Amino acid sequence: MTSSPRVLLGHGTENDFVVLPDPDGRVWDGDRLDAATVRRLCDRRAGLGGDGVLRLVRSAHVPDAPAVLGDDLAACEWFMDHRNADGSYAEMCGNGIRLFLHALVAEGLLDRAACADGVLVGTRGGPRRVGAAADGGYWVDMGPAREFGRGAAELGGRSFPGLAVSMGNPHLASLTDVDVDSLDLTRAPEFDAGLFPDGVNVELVNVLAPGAHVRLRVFERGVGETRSCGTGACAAAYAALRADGATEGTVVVDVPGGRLTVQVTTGTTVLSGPAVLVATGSLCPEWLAG
Ligand SMILES: N[C@@H](CCC[C@H](N)C(=O)O)C(=O)O
Repeated sequence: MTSSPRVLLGHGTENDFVVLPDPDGRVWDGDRLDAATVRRLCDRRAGLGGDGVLRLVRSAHVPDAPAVLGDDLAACEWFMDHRNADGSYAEMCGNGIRLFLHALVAEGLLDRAACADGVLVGTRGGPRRVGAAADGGYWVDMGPAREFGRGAAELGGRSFPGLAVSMGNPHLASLTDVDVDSLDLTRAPEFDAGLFPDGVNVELVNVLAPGAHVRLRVFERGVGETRSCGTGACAAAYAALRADGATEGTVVVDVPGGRLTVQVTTGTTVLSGPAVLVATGSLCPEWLAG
């Protein structure tokens, strides 16, 4: 391991990440990026601060890539090794994967012009196609939203019923008339562990225009309240369309950190939005050793 590993900071609609370039898996191999190190990196006072960590690594150097990618392993040169701020793994991250591609381009590991039609990136939820958009942002084909029941989140003594939706990772998307800005999300919502045995990301959603425009706040599994969630935006868009009696459509999703667009079709879901790099540098060996 180099003594001062390279690091970038960036965000997608203010869902922010510590990005660790490690193309050949030599910087953060073995258990160097263990849960405790992820927590230290994401600490907003004693570390760099972030909702999670993204390691830029080739799939060939990720021990669990063959199991999660199967026959698609060879087609996915790159793997988004994502961690939540608490050190846990998540299957998928919609804001993170746009930043992942942006960082690969910024690091000179991919040519942006060659990404217009998208490149296949490995994730623990399977392969996802991510591309550079003409407006300077990025799009990602997230795969179909998969509904798996109805549940409710309990928050501040109130019940928020909603749709259980998988975007690779689990979501409860609750459309509500309660102004989401009035909610206290400093504490985790309670949920039905039978429906969500691996935990859940909870989206509280106000519909601004039926089937076309929503705004949301989100409490993420493994993180807490975040300023945005790409997979959560997809789950919310799907729930909003279903409530409008539709299975297809384009929904603008306003999050505290900006705006995302979600296009839902019967076969898939395409998420579009920005990715921003804020800083590049290196980790101090003394801090890492501490
Ligand atoms: N912020 C992400 C989702 C990150 C993973 C999530 N916390 C989970 O544990 O499923 C996004 O943009 O999708």
